[in-house]
Amino acid sequence: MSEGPAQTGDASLGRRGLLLVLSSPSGAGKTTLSRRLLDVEGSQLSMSISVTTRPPRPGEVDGQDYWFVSESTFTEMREGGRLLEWAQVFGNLYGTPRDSVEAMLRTGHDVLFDIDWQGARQLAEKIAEDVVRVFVLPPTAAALAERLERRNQDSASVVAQRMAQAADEISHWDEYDYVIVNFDVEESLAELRAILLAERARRQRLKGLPDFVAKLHKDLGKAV
Ligand SMILES: Nc1nc2c(ncn2[C@@H]2O[C@H](COP(=O)(O)OP(=O)(O)O)[C@@H](O)[C@H]2O)c(=O)[nH]1
Ligand SMILES: Nc1ncnc2c1ncn2[C@@H]1O[C@H](COP(=O)(O)OP(=O)(O)O)[C@@H](O)[C@H]1O
Repeated sequence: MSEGPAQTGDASLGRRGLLLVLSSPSGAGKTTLSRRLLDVEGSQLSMSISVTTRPPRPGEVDGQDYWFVSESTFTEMREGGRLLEWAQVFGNLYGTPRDSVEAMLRTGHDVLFDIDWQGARQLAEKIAEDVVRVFVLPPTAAALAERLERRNQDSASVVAQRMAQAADEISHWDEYDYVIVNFDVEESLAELRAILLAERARRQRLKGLPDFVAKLHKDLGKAV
């Protein structure tokens, strides 16, 4: 767990939780980076687990990677207002359950999202000031193809479909606050951590700051 002074300070200043959104073309590395970031951030950062109608890949666990649901369950959730955002990607439906995210934010936790540009846009429209959007780019087209193939969890036709969609996803890069070119996982992770650290220190997120400064003023007055 990261226990730097900024976080200790945050706690006493009553910081609001932020929504850290990672998007990228499929295969650029956002799942890898999300897992690493969650590992190093510990309880400060929680993952939003999406619901999806996509079938699980080998090794994927229900409730951990996604909540794997039927189309009728998804529609029921969407129509019942239980999704904060949703989108159709590669012919499957994906959505963010509202309750779990709101509960995490209420308790001051930051929440990490691995969602596409459509979802990022919806979140930014709804909760503008607490959303931080990061777009992950592959270093080259060849590297993207190689990563998709090496992951080896999708059929050749699914890999081809994802490559074909990459240009479309990438065309939304300028709707994001930050862009990371994922040459190297360790370097990209360091960049992500720096973004998170800086965003946590933003003045408008620190609810208790006016009281803190007022007290400081008062105490300074006494000291002279
Ligand atoms: N809008 C939205 N997109 C999602 C959600 N969950 C996953 N996605 C996106 O759906 C796309 C496909 O995800 P997935 O099938 O796991 O393949 P991946 O590209 O290897 O991550 C990725 O761009 C994800 O970021 C969600 O809840 N909402
Ligand atoms: N910087 C990197 N250099 C080399 N391989 C990487 C890098 N980042 C991720 N990968 C590999 O690329 C593949 C796709 O990564 P993944 O995180 O599943 O992408 P996404 O979630 O964006 O679809 C995985 O096999 C992963 O280990």
